[in-house]
Amino acid sequence: MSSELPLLLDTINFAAEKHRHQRRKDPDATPYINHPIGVARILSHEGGITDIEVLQAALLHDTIEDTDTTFEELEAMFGNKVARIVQEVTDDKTLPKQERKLLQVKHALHCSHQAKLVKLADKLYNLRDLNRCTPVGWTAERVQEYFVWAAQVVKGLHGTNAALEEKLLQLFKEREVDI
Ligand SMILES: Nc1nc2c(ncn2[C@@H]2O[C@H](COP(=O)(O)OP(=O)(O)O)[C@@H](OP(=O)(O)OP(=O)(O)O)[C@H]2O)c(=O)[nH]1
Repeated sequence: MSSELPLLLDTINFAAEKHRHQRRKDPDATPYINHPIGVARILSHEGGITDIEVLQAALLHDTIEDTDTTFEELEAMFGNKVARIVQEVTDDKTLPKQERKLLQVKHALHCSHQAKLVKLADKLYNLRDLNRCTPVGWTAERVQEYFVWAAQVVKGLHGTNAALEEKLLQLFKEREVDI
């Protein structure tokens, strides 16, 4: 067995424990952990990514933002590189939503290649999820606004991974969203 497999299982286990009380916003209230696992799977199966640090960061990408996990905790458990990628894709939830969304568009241009990969897969997962079903309480307009905003973020990630970008472009085309 590759030495990377136990590490990947440790990472999944850590993320699952951290997100154990959280659910997605879909009508079925899907366990939240399905999202980070799905993002890592997109990177591996659709993006062709084998970089273990990127796959680990994908599994952990919402732990600092949405749970009590700290950067120092991730660094101690999984090392500085993984913790830094997670930090790069972490929104500051204390900021007003509009500002937070604008910062994502700005930061997309300047983050590391590894963080850009996680961002692309995160957006691809969330947009597919919106096509699958509408989160509870969301209007059709809010869904469309998310597509428009996501296109601005994805524009800043251009040149990161052709396969993932092509799939995102197709989703924007279907919604008639310019990018
Ligand atoms: N499509 C979809 N999204 C869901 C669902 N449940 C939770 N989410 C999360 O909701 C966020 C998008 O909702 P918004 O209202 O725009 O943002 P907010 O929750 O952060 O305020 C995304 O998180 P985020 O960390 O803010 O990601 P992103 O906006 O940075 O991509 C997404 O992962 C679901 O069932 N479907």
